[in-house]
Amino acid sequence: MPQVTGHRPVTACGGGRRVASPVVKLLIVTAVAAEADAVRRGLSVDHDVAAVGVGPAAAAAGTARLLAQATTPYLGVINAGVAGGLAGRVGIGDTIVATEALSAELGVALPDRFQPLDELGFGSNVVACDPTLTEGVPGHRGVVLTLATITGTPEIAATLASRYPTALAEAMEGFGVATAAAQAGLPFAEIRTVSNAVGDRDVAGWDWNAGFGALSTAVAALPTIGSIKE
Ligand SMILES: O=C(O)c1cccc(C(=O)CC[C@H]2O[C@@H](n3cnc4c(=O)[nH]cnc43)[C@H](O)[C@@H]2O)c1
Repeated sequence: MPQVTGHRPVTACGGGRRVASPVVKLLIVTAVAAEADAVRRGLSVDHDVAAVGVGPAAAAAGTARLLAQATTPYLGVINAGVAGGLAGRVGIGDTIVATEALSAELGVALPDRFQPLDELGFGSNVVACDPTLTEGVPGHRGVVLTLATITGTPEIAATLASRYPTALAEAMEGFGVATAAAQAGLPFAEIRTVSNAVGDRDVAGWDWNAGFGALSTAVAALPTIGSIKE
């Protein structure tokens, strides 16, 4: 698994001469502005934080655009935001540090089962997370599912829970951000905090404050750049 260095010297143009500048930032990508604000409230280090839109397509395109436009290379990319938690595995306000971002929709819906892209021989529906980016962040460790379609019934929630026994939550961007990071050769991590139970359609009852508060607390515990080891 790739690991990131503390201060990697790169050359940059400055006043007509080439100077070495340290690479000191992570790119933290969220879906919506309220998540980006929660991340900024918690951060004590100057990382770049940007909201790129809801869903895996916006997440992948937005992250790829930000990486392509960056004037200084990033050490890694983190997708942060709120999520639906799988009942009985995590609770409202809990923090999840993903071990993998897994697309639960990329594959074939067979009559008797879902066949993931991994089995088809032309790509993967899973990106592994780099634990060095989130070392010391307290929370559950497990798979976070990415879906373009929010789960809207307890039956679908139960199907997902049974299909993915190590999954803890679902959200809509992780696999997209992870794919952009992987294609740029950068390590990736995903941090999610639980605002609702997967399948709960009482959206008025979702606990945004618990989710956003936990998000601020979680990113406050991100390792300092100097301590992200080779
Ligand atoms: O379902 C709705 O009607 C609805 C209304 C307002 C906001 C939402 C969101 O899902 C917020 C978008 C954001 O939050 C993540 N998220 C949070 N809970 C879930 C979930 O149960 N399933 C999937 N995604 C969730 C997601 O990453 C979105 O970017 C919905």
